[in-house]
Amino acid sequence: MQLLTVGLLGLVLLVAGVLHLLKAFREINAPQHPPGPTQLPYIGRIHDLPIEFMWLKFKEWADKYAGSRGWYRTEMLGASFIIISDEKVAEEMLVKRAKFNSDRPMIRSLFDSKSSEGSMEYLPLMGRNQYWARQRKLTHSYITEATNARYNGVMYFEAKRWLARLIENPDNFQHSLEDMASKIMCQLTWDDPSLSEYCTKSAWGLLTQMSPAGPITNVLTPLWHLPWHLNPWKRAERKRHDEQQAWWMARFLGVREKMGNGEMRPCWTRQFLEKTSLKTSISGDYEASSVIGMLALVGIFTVAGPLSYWLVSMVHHPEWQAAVQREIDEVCEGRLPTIEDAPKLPILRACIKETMRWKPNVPTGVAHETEVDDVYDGYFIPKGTRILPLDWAFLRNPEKYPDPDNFRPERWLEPGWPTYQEPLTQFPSIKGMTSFGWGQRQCLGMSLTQDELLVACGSLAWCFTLKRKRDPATGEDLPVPLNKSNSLLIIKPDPFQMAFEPRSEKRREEALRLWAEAEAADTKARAEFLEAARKGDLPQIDIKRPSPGVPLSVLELKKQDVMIQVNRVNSYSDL
Ligand code: HEM
Repeated sequence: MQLLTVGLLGLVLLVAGVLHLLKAFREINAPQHPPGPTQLPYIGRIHDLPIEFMWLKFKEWADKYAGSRGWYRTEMLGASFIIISDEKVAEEMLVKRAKFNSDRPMIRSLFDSKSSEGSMEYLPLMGRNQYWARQRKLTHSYITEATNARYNGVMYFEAKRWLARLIENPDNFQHSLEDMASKIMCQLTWDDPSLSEYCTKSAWGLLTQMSPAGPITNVLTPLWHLPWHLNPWKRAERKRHDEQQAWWMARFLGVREKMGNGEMRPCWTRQFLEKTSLKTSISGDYEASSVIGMLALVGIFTVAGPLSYWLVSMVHHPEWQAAVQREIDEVCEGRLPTIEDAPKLPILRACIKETMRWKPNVPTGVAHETEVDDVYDGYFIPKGTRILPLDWAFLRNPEKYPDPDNFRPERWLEPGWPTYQEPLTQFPSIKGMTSFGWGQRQCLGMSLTQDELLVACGSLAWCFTLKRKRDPATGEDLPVPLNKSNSLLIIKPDPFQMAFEPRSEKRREEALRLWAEAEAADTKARAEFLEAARKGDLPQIDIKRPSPGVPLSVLELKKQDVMIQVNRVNSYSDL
């Protein structure tokens, strides 16, 4: 009898469960929802969305469900997504409606990624709040000023170092490539290229932590809430975060100390302490060290992507490599190309732009989040929906980019292609590409990227012919894979081997000589500056309003999940 009761009860529960799931299934797939793949209750489509190369699946769904509408909807563990596959829709949703579609989704495996609790750390990930507004303003003005000052020659200096390193140790090219990008950012930020190794490591640490392909807690988000002692993900993030913040702060305080002795050459941190701190609403040392540190970090893995894919493009397309070399030889008459040469180098610019189109390094795009309920295209879009502008789909649109899967720089150079634009002294330009995002959140590093790629790719073409490497054992060329990469938010090719063949013995010697001269001049300039500072020959640096007291100790915050720091930071405005 008892057994029968239990059995009946079980059956009732089972039927109720099935009915509940059926109801939930009908609701989540009701016709009033925007079109998209069929959703399962609670999990949405998480089960068949691969973490690896996620953008390919999003594009496959776009081809199936978006149609001429140019967008579709999907869900993941209760979070609603709109995936945009047509540029026009991105323009309408993210530019015209930027006022309420420019927030960011929370990233589960970071503490307070949106800075809603005042952590003030990662500008690109912040919600559309006061910290984002003031940090965006500061970042924009620093990058613009540096661009106008041609980065004080830092890019030329680092490009020369890179050529010499490639001659001396070509097999280490993936490391030296990223290190070049990092040294440029470390010089601009702290006038110290020796910081590049750590800065790069710390950049990848953050990128991994924020990517869906990073810690499992970014996908299976409930795991993040396990208690501290059972939670390796939270403990690891606490360590990573604290180390990074402490390092940024140490750099910031180091610059201030040197400024106190008159021994600090110009850089963004000095600029902040000397000038900006007077007029900005940045709250104090903690926020300043973070916005400046983040700026250094974001310029590394971003630029390294197209630069790595440049190698792939050139190895696979020797005819275009030869065209770039011819153009540089004619225009620069034997010297290294400079940013001033850009108007006369359309083939170089076309190959750079085509590399970025062919192998976009942020293929899923960066998500925005809606701040209000809205109706778009006749469909209700609830507040909190994540909008993903799928760059992979934009750049593979066959109407705009015929033969989209192939590397065709002529699409930017020859009339008759939909993307051709005159004058060729100005176009093609990578500025404004869909890869840099949309509206109020559009990338702030477009000109820096454009200039750095021109200098670095141009210098490579001046010095080397890029080729496949011959395997000494078999005598066969080693493959340079086209489609192997990591799957982080910002991607780069998996390690591969290739050869950097100096274009002539004379070029090789010249590249080494140019680096030796540049290095000697830099060492001398630094020594003379220090000497003058010690003798008191330089004008006293005015640290206008240093923030007093002990800087915020990240160690104090060790075990807190959310760091409410804004009140703890010594504020400039308190002085
Ligand atoms: C190939 C190079 C780069 C690509 C493809 C790229 C792409 C992007 C994308 C897709 C976004 C988000 C846009 C959106 O949400 O709509 C972004 C934001 C941002 N980028 Fe870049 N970026 C690159 C280089 C750089 C560089 C060199 C810097 C600075 C040194 C930089 C600084 C920023 C900043 C500060 C933001 C945040 C803007 C905000 O949230 O308001 N980027 N970038």
